[in-house]
Amino acid sequence: MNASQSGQRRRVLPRMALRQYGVLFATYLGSQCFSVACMVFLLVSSIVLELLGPQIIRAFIDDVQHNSAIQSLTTQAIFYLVVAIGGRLVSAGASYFSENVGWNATNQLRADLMYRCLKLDHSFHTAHTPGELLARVDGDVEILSHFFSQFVIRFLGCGLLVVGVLLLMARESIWFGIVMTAIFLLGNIILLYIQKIAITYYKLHLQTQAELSSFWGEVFTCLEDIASCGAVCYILRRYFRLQRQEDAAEMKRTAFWAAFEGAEVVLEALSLLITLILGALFFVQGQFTIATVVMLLLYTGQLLAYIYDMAEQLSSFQQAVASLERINEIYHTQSRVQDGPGVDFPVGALSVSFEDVSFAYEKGQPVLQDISFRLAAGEIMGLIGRTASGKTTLIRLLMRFYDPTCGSVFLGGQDLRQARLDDLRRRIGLVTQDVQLFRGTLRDNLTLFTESISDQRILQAIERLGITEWYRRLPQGLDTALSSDGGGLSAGEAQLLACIRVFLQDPQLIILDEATARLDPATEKILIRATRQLMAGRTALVIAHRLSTIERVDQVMVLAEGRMLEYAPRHMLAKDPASYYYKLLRLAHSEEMLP
Ligand SMILES: Nc1ncnc2c1ncn2[C@@H]1O[C@H](COP(=O)(O)OP(=O)(O)OP(=O)(O)O)[C@@H](O)[C@H]1O
Repeated sequence: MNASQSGQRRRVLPRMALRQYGVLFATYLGSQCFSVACMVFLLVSSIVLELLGPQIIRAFIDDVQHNSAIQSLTTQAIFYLVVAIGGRLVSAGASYFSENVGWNATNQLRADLMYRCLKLDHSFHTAHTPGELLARVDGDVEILSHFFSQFVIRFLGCGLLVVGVLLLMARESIWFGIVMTAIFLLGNIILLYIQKIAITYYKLHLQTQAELSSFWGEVFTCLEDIASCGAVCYILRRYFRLQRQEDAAEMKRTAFWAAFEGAEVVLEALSLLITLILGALFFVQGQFTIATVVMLLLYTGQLLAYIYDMAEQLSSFQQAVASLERINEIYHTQSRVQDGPGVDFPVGALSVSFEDVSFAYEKGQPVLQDISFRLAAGEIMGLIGRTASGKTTLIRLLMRFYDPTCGSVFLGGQDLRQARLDDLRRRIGLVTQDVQLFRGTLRDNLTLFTESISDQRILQAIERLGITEWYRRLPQGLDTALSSDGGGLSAGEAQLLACIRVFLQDPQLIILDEATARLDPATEKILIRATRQLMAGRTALVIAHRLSTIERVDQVMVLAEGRMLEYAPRHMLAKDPASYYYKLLRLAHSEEMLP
């Protein structure tokens, strides 16, 4: 995807209302009142101590000029030392509390976002790529943690200090105060202007870097395909193009940051020069002592340091606002599929029925139309149909990943809209060809990290599924290490693992989605045996392209372009020459015949 395409796809996020900022801050900072109060107290104390430093130095120099006693000078020097060290310690304390507040707030926010993402329906996840969500839950929250912990301390701290310094300067001479305020404002405006341009290039550079990273991500996930298709030259050409883009963006970014730093140096020199000239003028007029000029020079130095810091903090503030707006979108997105009040499902196998169900992902493009059928509790249904006929969509409605556009779906006689989602999904076990594995042991992958499931229960499940022989061949049994990309397991073994997983879940309805599509005959045999055991005593729905997969089912449904062509007991369809199933059975290449 090139930059322009990504730009076109970028959505404009709604601006956050002030009230929404309030809600976020109250939610995540409200619970840390004590830490926030400590942070503010320490912050103000450190500012007072910092402002006190130059005053002590002035008093010290004045006393030296007036030949004060060595004892009083020593006391002042020690006092300065105590104030300087105390200021640092108090400031470190304020930073400690602000870091704590920041991390607590963002960890809580990250957990909440994660939970909301998991609860959002499939349409949200189709519209947002995993990379995008990762960037929000991790990247944006990271930026916010910096904002929570640093912005308050540095920006508000700087703001208070600047006001303090300018007031103390104005106390010496109102004109000096006015001139330094003007320099401060002008310097800030110029630096912010240059920074605004520099940030544009900074973002461009980040974007080119992100494109390069996502390109490497793509390449590393399909190394075998690249080598087998002879696409190495194409990959290199694409890499060089992206790298050139990144270099160009980096050059511009560096040039503008150099301009920014240059402006800082000029501003520094000008401010010190003006302080010296004004100081000299007021000294000649007898308004300032040498000590006062030294003190004002020290304050000017502080003022400059704060200007740079504030400019830096303002840019992180802009980033934080952008992150907050992106996070806010997830925060306030309501799942289209909401929990119902809750129902009492019957015990044992559950019946399934669809009543006049139609569904469309996009308005006006129906994927399922007028589907009505009833599968009795404990029966097995085979679902066949060509690619894109709507089989997976039907399952998604049954799992309530989506709600039908019209009509209703019932499980155990209960309308799915009335059920609580967790309760519903707990009762359905799904085995697909793409089994998701997690980095961990075989045990972790079977129990999904639920420690309350004992090894004994797992081994019983393995025995009940009739796959003990397969299990014995695993090098370290339940401690066999697995990686998230399925390393160490074949596709068939991964499906066996999914069967055990579902068996341990003990659901009342089983869904097998083309579970034996890619297996060698030996593994297929083991898997078929395991799935039969899995389905025993439960209602089951089996999706298959191959008729052998559904040889033993009770009912057969044939789907074509989202419509139900036939639904009847398998033995009846197998005997009816007018049925599609009958014709399919008589054709060697059934796939070509699927309606
Ligand atoms: N998340 C989605 N958003 C929009 N359209 C979708 C989505 N998922 C599937 N579709 C479309 O819905 C139609 C039915 O897809 P579905 O996956 O249900 O078919 P299928 O019969 O399971 O196909 P296959 O056998 O290839 O898995 C297809 O045209 C597909 O492009």
